[in-house]
Amino acid sequence: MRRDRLFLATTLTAIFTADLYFILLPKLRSMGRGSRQFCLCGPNNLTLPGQEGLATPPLSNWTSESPLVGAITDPTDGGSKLDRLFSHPLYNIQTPVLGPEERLLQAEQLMEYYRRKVSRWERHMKLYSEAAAISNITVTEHEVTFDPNASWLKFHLGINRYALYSRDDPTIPQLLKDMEIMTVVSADYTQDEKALKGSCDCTQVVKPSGHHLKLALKMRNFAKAMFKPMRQERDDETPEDFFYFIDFQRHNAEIAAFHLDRILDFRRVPPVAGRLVNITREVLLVTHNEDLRSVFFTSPANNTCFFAKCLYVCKTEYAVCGGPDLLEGSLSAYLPGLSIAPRISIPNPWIRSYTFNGREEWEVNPFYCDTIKQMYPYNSGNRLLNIIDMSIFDFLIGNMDRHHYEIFTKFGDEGFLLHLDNARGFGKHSQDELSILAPLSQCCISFVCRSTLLRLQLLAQPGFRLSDVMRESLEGDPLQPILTEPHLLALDRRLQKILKVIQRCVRRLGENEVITKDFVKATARPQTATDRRKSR
Ligand SMILES: Nc1ncnc2c1ncn2[C@@H]1O[C@H](COP(=O)(O)OP(=O)(O)OP(=O)(O)O)[C@@H](O)[C@H]1O
Ligand SMILES: [Mn+2]
Repeated sequence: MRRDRLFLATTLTAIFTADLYFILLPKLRSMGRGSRQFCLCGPNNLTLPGQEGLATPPLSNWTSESPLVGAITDPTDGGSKLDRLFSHPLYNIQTPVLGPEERLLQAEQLMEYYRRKVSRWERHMKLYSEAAAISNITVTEHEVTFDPNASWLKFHLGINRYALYSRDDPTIPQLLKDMEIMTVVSADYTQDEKALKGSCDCTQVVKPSGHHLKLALKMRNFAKAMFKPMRQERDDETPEDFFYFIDFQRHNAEIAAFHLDRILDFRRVPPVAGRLVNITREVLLVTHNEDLRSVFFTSPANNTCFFAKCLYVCKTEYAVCGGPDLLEGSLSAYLPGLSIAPRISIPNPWIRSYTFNGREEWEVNPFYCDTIKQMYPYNSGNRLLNIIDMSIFDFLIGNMDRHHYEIFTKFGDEGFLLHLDNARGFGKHSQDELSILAPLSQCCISFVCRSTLLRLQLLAQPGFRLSDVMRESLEGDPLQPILTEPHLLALDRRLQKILKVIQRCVRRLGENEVITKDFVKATARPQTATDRRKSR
């Protein structure tokens, strides 16, 4: 009997201590710090188009299907769910009119840069053709064109301090279409990869990297795209014994990540389109790089193949092969060059250990977020909110490889984070890696953007179901189907898990502690898809 009591007392003490350490203490700490700094999830003074109660919806009593975000939820109402989603008031929040300083580039500056590129290319081609003729090298020469209305130029001009593009910018669908068909005039290794091998113009590199097969393709009108070839079938799952850092890069993950980022309304992933690339005609025969030419070979089955000449996986058994020349790949539109739009690469505070046994501090310290919150640049502004948005995005795609993030230096600490390199997403549909959500779950005493939360809730409703709008969006890609059904359905399941984490935070600490308000007033009726089509 005595022993029973002793056991009960010990158990209760253990529970109380855990509660004190993990729940009460963090709460007291946050209260002790007094008034929380007011952070914005993006632009100040965002305006939500009018719909009664939308600007300040009640956050209590919310479930996966709560009518929090308006009553436009009829799932039987046929038609395009994606159109309906993009017509929803939450997707029509107006950003303030942009001043010149809020744009990444000015038109004259970009045109001048473009003109210089074209004349440098023409000089280079003249010298190269002479040299190639002497050495008996066959290169296909294509005429290049100077097109001041090219979609890639418009994309670059549209980049501003809030996002890479605006919601209904017709340039983006046009750029996607162009990337599918534009003539490739040259192919080369990317600059980060050249930097790793010690041969580059290092002013053009944010960070030496790249242990994977990827190439920079230049198009006839000087658009540039990063090509990542297909390495894996759609229904292959990453084997259980693979560490995330030796996992393949998946071209379809790059494509799907762009679509998801747009659906979440972050707009921090550059446009990505799928394309069947003829690796003989569009890579081997147009490259001017001897090194790249030397990694091509013909397989016993008579297919054209090439392999990565890199630090680790350099053997021919890791090659990719066309059938016999055609190979699927993702084309990610290049951002403006670093000489006109410098970026910096910053280690993710929730970086993982890239060793077999290593543990990072965030994995062992439940108060890690408290430390981060006091550190520059996470101690003010919207940086931490952006990190939390990024963790939500990465959890949905299952990406554990977010070691760094990049920002444009021009926008300083208030700039948005670029979500580049999503190729390690969508590896396992059957596993939800909750540790990716650590920034959200560990910082929940702090913030999640109200606009992010409302969009997530909207996408959990049947009328806008995330898997349905993703399926529809991805149908527009020439390599469709991009994701298998289990991967699409995993998005819905993961969304529920994110909402549960936020809900737990709200229950524990109250809405005001958890959710940052980032829009304030309502305006006129939201534009519908039909209105938008008319105004084009
Ligand atoms: N669309 C783009 N436009 C311009 N630069 C890009 C683009 N996508 C990627 N980059 C640059 O190329 C670098 C390498 O790209 P990415 O991370 O996709 O390749 P990686 O081989 O996975 O590299 P790592 O090994 O560092 O993860 C990025 O860090 C970024 O600076
Ligand atoms: Mn990578």
